[in-house]
Amino acid sequence: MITDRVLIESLTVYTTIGVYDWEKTIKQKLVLDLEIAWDNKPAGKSDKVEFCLDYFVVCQSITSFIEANKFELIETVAERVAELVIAQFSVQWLKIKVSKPDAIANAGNVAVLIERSAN
Ligand SMILES: Nc1nc2c(c(=O)[nH]1)N=C([C@H](O)[C@@H](O)CO)CN2
Repeated sequence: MITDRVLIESLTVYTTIGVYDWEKTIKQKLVLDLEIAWDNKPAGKSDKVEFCLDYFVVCQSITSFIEANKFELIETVAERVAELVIAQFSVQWLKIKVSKPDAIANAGNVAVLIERSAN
């Protein structure tokens, strides 16, 4: 079992997201936090980028995917991003929080949190 993690915090992306008609013509802010299981020892021992989970590439991939698509629910964003990261980077397990911080005027934040495994 992998106990090491790569963390991505407060990844901010603007996209078309929402259930209501008025939301389908604008872009809104989503903020993602990811906890990704990855054995960091080979990278740490060798100092070679090819052994690490490159958070730069992961962030680019997630951002491009979300920006290029439209969604109704933040649950869908979480599920699709989990599928993408597991498939594209051979990840065994991850946890993703997707926040829509401007959705509710009198709430500091709303979010969903999911954990998914490769199998
Ligand atoms: N669990 C969820 N509830 C709601 C969502 C959502 O994505 N997940 N979305 C909306 C609307 O789009 C809302 O953000 C508009 O303020 C309502 N409930």
